[in-house]
Amino acid sequence: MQNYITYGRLQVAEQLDAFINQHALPDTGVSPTSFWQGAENLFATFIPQNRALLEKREQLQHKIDEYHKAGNPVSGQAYTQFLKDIGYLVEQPADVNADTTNVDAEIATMAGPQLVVPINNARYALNAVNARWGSLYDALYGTDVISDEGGAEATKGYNPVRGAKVVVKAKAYLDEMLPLTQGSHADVTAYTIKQGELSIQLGNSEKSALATPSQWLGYQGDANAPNALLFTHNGLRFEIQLDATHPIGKTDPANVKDVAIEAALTTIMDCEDSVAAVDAEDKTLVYSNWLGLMKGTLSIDINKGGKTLTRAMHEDRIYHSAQQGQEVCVSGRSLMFVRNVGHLMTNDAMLFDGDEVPEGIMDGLITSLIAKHDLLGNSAFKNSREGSIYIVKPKMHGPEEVAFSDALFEAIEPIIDVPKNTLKMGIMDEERRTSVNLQACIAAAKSRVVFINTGFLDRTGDEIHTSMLAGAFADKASLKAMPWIKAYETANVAVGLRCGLSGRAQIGKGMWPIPDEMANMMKAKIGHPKSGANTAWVPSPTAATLHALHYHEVDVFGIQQGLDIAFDGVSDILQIPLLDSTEHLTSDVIQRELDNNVQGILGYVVRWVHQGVGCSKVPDINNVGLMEDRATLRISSQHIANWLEHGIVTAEQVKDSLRKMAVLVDEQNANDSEYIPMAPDLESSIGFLAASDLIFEGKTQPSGYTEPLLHARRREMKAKLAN
Ligand SMILES: CC(=O)SCCNC(=O)CCNC(=O)[C@H](O)C(C)(C)COP(=O)(O)OP(=O)(O)OC[C@H]1O[C@@H](n2cnc3c(N)ncnc32)[C@H](O)[C@@H]1OP(=O)(O)O
Ligand SMILES: O=CC(=O)O
Ligand SMILES: [Mg+2]
Repeated sequence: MQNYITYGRLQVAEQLDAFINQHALPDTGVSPTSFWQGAENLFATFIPQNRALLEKREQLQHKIDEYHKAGNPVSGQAYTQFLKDIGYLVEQPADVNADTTNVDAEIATMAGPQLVVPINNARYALNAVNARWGSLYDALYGTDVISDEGGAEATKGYNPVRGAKVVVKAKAYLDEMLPLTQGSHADVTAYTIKQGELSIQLGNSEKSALATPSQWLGYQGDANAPNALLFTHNGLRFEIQLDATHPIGKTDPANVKDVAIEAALTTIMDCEDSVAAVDAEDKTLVYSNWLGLMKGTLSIDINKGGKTLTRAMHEDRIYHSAQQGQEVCVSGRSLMFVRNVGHLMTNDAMLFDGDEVPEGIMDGLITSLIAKHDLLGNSAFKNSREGSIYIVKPKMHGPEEVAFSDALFEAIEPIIDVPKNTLKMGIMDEERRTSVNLQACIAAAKSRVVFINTGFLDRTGDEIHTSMLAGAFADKASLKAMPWIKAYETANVAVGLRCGLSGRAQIGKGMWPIPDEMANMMKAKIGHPKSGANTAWVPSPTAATLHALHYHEVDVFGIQQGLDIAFDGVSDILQIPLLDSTEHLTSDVIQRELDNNVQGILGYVVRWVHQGVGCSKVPDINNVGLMEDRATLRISSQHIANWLEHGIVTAEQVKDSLRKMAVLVDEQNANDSEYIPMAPDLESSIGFLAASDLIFEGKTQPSGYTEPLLHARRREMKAKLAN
């Protein structure tokens, strides 16, 4: 039984109330009385608007369903006109100029990776904030970017053959990032500082030099024997680290022990699709980790390799200047955004007039309040040096919903007593109604927008759900190769550029969802900077370190100059990726697609519902570990729902697949001591039932979202575990 503290029409769960009053509010300059009064007014104003927006989603979906049921054209002029008539496609305002101010350089003028991390996992969240810098040697050694060939397998201890390959590759990267007038970094026998100048000695006793001397920014240690040399390239910094006593350094001709590179420029601390937070207890953990990050106090003892270490936030990196001037200071931490939840869900951590409050309003208020600690300098570290609070708003459908968030932020600012437009907004372009109206969406938050990001995973789920009744969709792999997605990705960059985001905000690309396939990532993800995006999502610090290399290879801001910013693409975006009616899917292909989807759903959902894990690496049918979160779940569940709707698969077939895959998923988790198996009594496994619901009730879920069913089943599970 949840106890609440009452503030007028607002009730706050005891645990959350204690957290806010005792930990979040003190030292913010906001009195509890004015805060709770402001909160009550905020909910009174915004709850009705929030409900009306959700109602509009349903009305539009209903009209679209009726249109398809009547057998109307699924493409072309008639379809486009229909979308205009119902207000799905709106007139785009001309000449939108974003005018956001006080944006940190990591967002506005730099180009590099963006890491995403579940905020309720303190161990990972700390790792993420520290992923601003990564070891290139470790990232290469630990991944398949270095092949096993020639005896270079990753063995239990250090494998010198693999190590040698790492050094060769890293030095080849250095040759690109830091060209020499002659020779290669592989030939260097000494990097020294002589009379304030960088001196580079080659093995053949010749000297070399930097082709662009201004790349050298500074050094650490004694000028006579520096232990780190700092350089810059394409706006990113990196260090050559020197140590003659280090096991690697002492075997290197120039005593190079590593190359440290600036990696995750920004990190999204995620309260949304990678976390399972269903009640006051969970939300309090989410908010208290955010508070720890904003106050710089978050730390955790971890056990690694049999040793207990304390993980805490890293200091800035300070260097002697190469110009003999002031010292050079580079942030040691990734600049943090916080991703709030969207407009859909409610949560009983607070009640208003006795009803659960919209979770997005609660997140907006509390995460902003907490971030005020950063603005006031209540931390040993600085997040935003420009005095901004960066909030990612996911899953907004069209400009009205963006305008709602903009108004919400404007109403939160006086409650926490910060200037107007302190709260910045990252707009996820991940719902179809946002993609086709993106210019109007940016206009609706033009003084706050700090990014637009193509969240192609949710976007794919919405693609399927919106046109559920238009016909059967292509299989998942084919969906990614059809015209709509390319047009969506290209248009997002073009719209961002013509709305003036370059130099002011990020134009971002989506997640690499195969965390262990780094060699493939290195081939594929260079496409993101090449498309003109100055950031793209990565799932781990290692991926951030490797993806950073792409921004050394590609000068994003140069690319942006040459792009066709008039590109519109809406007619292609509106091409629904249906199965070609002439295409015949064999029963094997169908079964494989079904089993693969079911395996992913079960593998993810059972850990979500039984253990409260919001993001997991789940093996697919080929045993490739895929990052699964609520957005990938949305795709898989909507895809099966669509195939059920159009008779590609039968309910019995789906049930068979669920039963078969449940056994496999249990086996895959056999080594996890916390895991609660689904078999043998599947019908009483709450996780199994959640997975079935997501498929069989997928058609009627709002926008195909998975949250309502997941939350309900997780709460059921928590109640069961508590008894
Ligand atoms: C559609 C969307 O919304 S995408 C956005 C949501 N997705 C995400 O946020 C993905 C975040 N990534 C993750 O949660 C994880 O990387 C997973 C679940 C995919 C894989 O996790 P695991 O199986 O535990 O990874 P693995 O065993 O390879 O690596 C674990 C190590 O990497 C670190 N790590 C992995 N991912 C991250 C991350 N995102 N941030 C920081 N550190 C991370 C862990 O801290 C751990 O290191 P440690 O032992 O020093 O603490
Ligand atoms: O949030 C990201 C997505 O792809 O969805
Ligand atoms: Mg998403």
